[in-house]
Amino acid sequence: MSTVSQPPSAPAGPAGEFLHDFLLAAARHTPDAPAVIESPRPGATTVTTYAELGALVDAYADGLGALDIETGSRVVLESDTTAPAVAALLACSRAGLTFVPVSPETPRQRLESILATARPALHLQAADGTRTGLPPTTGTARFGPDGLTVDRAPGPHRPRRRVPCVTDPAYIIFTSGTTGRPKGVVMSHRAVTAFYRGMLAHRIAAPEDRVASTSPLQFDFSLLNIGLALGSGAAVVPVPPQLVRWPRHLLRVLRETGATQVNGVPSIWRQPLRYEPERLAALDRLRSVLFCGEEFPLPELRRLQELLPAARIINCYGATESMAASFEDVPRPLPDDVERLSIGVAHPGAEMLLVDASGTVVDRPGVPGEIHLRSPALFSGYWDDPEATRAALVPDPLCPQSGQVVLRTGDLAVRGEDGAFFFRGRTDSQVQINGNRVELAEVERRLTEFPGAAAATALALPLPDGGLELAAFVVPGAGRTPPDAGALREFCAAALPPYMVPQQIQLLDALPVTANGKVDRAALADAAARAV
Ligand SMILES: Nc1ncnc2c1ncn2[C@@H]1O[C@H](COS(=O)(=O)NC(=O)C[C@H](N)c2ccccc2)[C@@H](O)[C@H]1O
Repeated sequence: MSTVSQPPSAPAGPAGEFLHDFLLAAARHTPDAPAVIESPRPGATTVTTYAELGALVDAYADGLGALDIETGSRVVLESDTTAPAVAALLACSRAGLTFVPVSPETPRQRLESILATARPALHLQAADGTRTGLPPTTGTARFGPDGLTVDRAPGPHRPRRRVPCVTDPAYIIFTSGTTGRPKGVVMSHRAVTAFYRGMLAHRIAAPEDRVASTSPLQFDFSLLNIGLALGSGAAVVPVPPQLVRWPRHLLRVLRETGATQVNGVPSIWRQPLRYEPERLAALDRLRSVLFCGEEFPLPELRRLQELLPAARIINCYGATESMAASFEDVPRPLPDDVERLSIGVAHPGAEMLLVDASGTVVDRPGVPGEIHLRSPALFSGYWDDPEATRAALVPDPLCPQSGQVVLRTGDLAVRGEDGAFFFRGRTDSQVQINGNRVELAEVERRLTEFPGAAAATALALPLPDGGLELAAFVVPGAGRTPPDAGALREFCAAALPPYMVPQQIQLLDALPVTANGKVDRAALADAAARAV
């Protein structure tokens, strides 16, 4: 939203602070409206109404209730985003259980690490799920069209609590923590529904919308999309990851389901923009695109605007530790001289502020600082990791006496003249090359300004002598002669100081992405190390 048209200050949305109450409120008013629309195969579009979703929630909640699992226990929910999976997470919420979403594609070792950390009472997968060999300490069950099927009941336990509270964890998202042990982001019912209220105040979706969700269930972007759709009385259109990766499949699903909004990380657009521009431009029901997770390379964003001239494009910024923080319309057309996109201001009910390296709050325009988020939607902490929690939830810099904590995001930004924030990368994306500070995004931006370059990633690679060397990977744009590495180096040298010119530049057909769809920098670093 542009800061000019600031939405109403009061967050909106249905009553109820428990996740299931909030998301099923629409069911009471529009039981026959579509809640989930799926199209797994050509011509096989299925609609699940709010009433049918509610009936599935009832059946699954009854099944969970019969297992008599203690309130607050964890349930690993291994599934793609489907109507039954949405019903399963809502049933966990109603049964007072904390769901832990993981993708069916999760490698066994990572699943075992999550199981060992979260120690769930139950592993729940779809009726056709293929996961086997779960540890005997974990109960196992499947959810299908008629309810739950229990393969192995959870072990006996002495119930110590029975009353669910809105401060209880609704879910735990395990992020792809860079260190070995995955970090579990714990989100309470109160935090999630407070975020949903702030988001819905922006009126991004209306009841007639069909919100396509292209992220895996384990990525909280999918939970944002489910909340946006169901909280607006609209329908969510889940696109399975195996279809997202193929442009023709992705565009077919969007066309056949009549998607009016497509939400995803920037990388989902790379191949459609390059190989299927006509099919993309033919999606005449598409009226909005929402992206998050990382910066959208500007040449690709411009191309998307050209192909979808009627679509509103929303830059959604934030971290899993608060689900998200802000929603800002991308200017149309994108001015030629723009270097960084605005992330606007925090959603209603929350506030972002900047703190400089000395810990002083920055409030002058143009002065960079680290974004700190004050919000009712903050996470409760990292699962079983009080030290990491203390580093992320810090005393409110403006009033430490109050006991209120704010989220230290690790992101840099500057405030514009109109009060909107402009993202300036992560604090750890500032690297030192031969003693000089380099903002990797600045190198990436220069590379994408080269005619024919669509996207670029720059990395600082460790050298045997302990120093760092700049490497870059460039993806060519549609229908252009692919840029030449030598010409790209000269192009960088013409505008950047020598220490910011990548020593090695590789042209790639595509950038590798993580399970959540972000550019996989670790994979690129490995590729670069092998190339040396
Ligand atoms: N719009 C952005 N521009 C630029 N850098 C960004 C942006 N959105 C995140 N990021 C980056 O990604 C980090 C958060 O990473 S994360 O914890 O894995 N979470 C996410 O990426 C998704 C996030 N939970 C979310 C979900 C749904 C909607 C919005 C945001 C942020 O701290 C930023 O560095």
